[in-house]
Amino acid sequence: MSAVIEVQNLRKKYGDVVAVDDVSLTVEQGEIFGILGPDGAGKSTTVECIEGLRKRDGGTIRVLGFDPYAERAEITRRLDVRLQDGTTSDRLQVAEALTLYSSFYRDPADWHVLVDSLGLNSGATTGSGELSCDQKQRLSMALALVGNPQVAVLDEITTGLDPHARRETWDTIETVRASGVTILLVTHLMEEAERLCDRVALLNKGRVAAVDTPSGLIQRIRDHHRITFLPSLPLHDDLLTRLPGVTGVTRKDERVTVTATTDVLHPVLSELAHHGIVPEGLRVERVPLEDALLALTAADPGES
Ligand SMILES: Nc1ncnc2c1ncn2[C@@H]1O[C@H](COP(=O)(O)OP(=O)(O)OP(=O)(O)O)[C@@H](O)[C@H]1O
Repeated sequence: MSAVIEVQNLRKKYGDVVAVDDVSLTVEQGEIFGILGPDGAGKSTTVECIEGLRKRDGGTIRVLGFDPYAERAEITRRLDVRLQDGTTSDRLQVAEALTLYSSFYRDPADWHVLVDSLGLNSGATTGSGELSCDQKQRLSMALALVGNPQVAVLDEITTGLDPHARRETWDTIETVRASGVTILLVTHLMEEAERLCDRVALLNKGRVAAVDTPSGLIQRIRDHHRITFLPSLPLHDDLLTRLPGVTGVTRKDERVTVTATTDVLHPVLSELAHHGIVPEGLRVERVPLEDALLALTAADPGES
């Protein structure tokens, strides 16, 4: 794999506000790379600098070997054109909008094929303003892809979609990646990051708190093993807290949750059996990505 996006020590200020303090990350060819983080972490500023839309104050950025700000023309030909709400006249029909966008490029994709693969056929003669929310997202995607980009930057693309339309958009994003496009995805949705991203960068206060696969981030949490059950008999916590690896036993509505640094399923089950306790409704749970991110952002940026 080769690096498509390389960011080194990126810094960007707005007046006195340091939006991005020191961000370094590398996105490899063909990856779906997520950028996650709390509000104001610097996600949008980072991707806008990567797209060449904002001038950075420090650091270096290379996208496909080009400086996105200084060599904007080179980047525009290789990066998708992002469609913000209202950029296309609502009166343009889908087919008209795609024909117009195709004319911006020397070597555009065949938009008829895009319309087919994105399931926009039924709406080709519909005015953009009359499309449903998910059809608008499909059009947005088609307009972004008509220039045959090598890299697509998707910033909160599924925000505001209902769950069904969101899942369809995820399928589309996977189809786009399968065609060889490298994708940089900014999202607030943990489910989206887990479903789509090969790796994610967790930003916090303008810095990178961690870069890893979604499951790698979860494994960074010390207590990432969890078992829950309803004990058939009263249970003393110390039966379980004394087992190696167990870090805590909590209860909610009689249901017991055991947290541990390692897989403690077998020792917990044998301890319960030894005391004649049946663990009803036993579940082995994964720590949600959201909990992992909260724990990682609670640590000082750069320390995790
Ligand atoms: N145009 C601007 N002028 C002044 N400050 C800005 C501007 N854009 C962003 N900021 C500030 O820079 C910081 C980072 O903002 P940015 O939008 O990059 O973060 P974000 O992680 O994308 O946040 P969100 O998830 O809320 O969109 C925030 O403190 C924000 O208030």
